[in-house]
Amino acid sequence: MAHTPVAVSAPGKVLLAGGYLVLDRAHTGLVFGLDARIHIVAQPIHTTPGVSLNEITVTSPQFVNAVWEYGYRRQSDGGINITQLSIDADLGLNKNPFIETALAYALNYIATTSSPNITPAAVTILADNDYYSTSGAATEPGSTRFYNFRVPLSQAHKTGLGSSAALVTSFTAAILSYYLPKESFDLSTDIGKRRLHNLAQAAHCAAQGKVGSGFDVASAVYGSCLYRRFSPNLLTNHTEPGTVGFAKQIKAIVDEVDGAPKWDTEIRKNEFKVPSGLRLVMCDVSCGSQTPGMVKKVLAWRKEKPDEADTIWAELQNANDGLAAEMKTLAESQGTRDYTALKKCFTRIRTAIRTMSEKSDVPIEPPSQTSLIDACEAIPGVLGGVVPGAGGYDAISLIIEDNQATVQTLNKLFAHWKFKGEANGDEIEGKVSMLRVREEMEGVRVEDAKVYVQEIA
Ligand SMILES: Nc1ncnc2c1ncn2[C@@H]1O[C@H](COP(=O)(O)OP(=O)(O)OP(=O)(O)O)[C@@H](O)[C@H]1O
Ligand SMILES: C[C@@](O)(CCOP(=O)(O)O)CC(=O)O
Repeated sequence: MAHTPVAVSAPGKVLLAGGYLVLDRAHTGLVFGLDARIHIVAQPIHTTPGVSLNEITVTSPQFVNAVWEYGYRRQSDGGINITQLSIDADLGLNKNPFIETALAYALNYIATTSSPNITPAAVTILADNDYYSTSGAATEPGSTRFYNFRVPLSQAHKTGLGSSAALVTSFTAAILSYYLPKESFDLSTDIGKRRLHNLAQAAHCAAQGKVGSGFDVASAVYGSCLYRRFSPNLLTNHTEPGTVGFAKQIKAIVDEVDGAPKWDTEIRKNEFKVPSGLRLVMCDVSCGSQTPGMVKKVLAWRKEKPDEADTIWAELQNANDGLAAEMKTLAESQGTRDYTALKKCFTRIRTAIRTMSEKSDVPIEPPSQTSLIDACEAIPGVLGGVVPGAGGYDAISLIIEDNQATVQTLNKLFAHWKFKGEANGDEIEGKVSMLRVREEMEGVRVEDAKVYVQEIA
């Protein structure tokens, strides 16, 4: 029996406060979901009568050569083995570890339900334009929404909005919703979201080859929130897809059954509020940093000088908590607004981040970012700015008054701003541009598959 088409989308992210701290369960991060989403549509493959396929095809039509075909086969232990098929023997395999891993994890999870009905399917990935810089991009005829970037994915310049986490989350949700009956998986319920979270975290960690803090997957599922990570050992003891017993293990981990531990992730949504009349702005700086190298160095310094690091960590956590509390107070207050306390929260966070940069000798808020954020903060209507996530030369995030005048003044500043960045030890000049994204409270959601008919034809 063929399944009905489904569509699901999940938001991108920015870690406004709590970079590095959030890697440790003793601390939390303030993560914004963004209105740039990754959309997944799953539908039946229409085959000629008599031809039988065991194939799931995944296409990302905004990029060149972005098609991945997988054959699937049931194993004797009840799990599912997937193999990538080569479309063109001369081209070799064009691997996409995030898609392949998310598919393997989702199908093995599905295989553990009674009478799973896995049939051939076509899956389409559509990313909102702001995930990538748009030079050379064009809108598809008939579509005003998704750009054709005209390059292979490997050449697309990412803007750091968490494409892989939004992709793995929406892809996993789409595959589960497509193949499982509502009684087994329903995205609109708390338990459905919890299981999606657990499965997407497991797949994302496996695909990236490390257990990170998971704030990106958490915000893709739950939207903007205060986040405390799960204990990393939840994900360090299972086997890999294709090995005997994997399906049962992943089922136990995700559903927290058969002796598997409970996930201790904390998602606090009611402590996270954006005051009306304010908004988040994201600015892309065209000189990227190497996040993994920075994380390693900061953690090595913390290990070497625990007392020095812990004092800064404690100050930063207090400052971050202060920012969340002040945003909530403003959101719940009535009458005229006074932003003095909010501005002080940003100053306090930035001071602690600069101390962390200096002590660890990692350019988390390097001097060129300090000048840029200072210039932004001098504009009326800008309430504060930070280097988000791991920091470095990548991006800045601002909280501003939500009006045209502030946005226009910022754009004028960026038009002439010459950013001094660094690449491989050399000084380079970069440009700053404002992305069109803003914050969004909602996480993963079911969409109407008919809306994407133009793009998936
Ligand atoms: N539109 C897409 N179609 C198919 N695969 C995609 C798409 N967007 C991202 N991916 C997958 O995600 C990978 C990028 O993940 P990576 O974690 O490096 O970036 P990111 O999540 O955007 O990074 P950051 O954490 O800096 O925001 C790509 O190499 C590809 O495998
Ligand atoms: C440094 C870290 O805390 C945040 C990295 O954030 P981003 O990838 O720069 O958005 C790492 C993590 O939380 O996994």
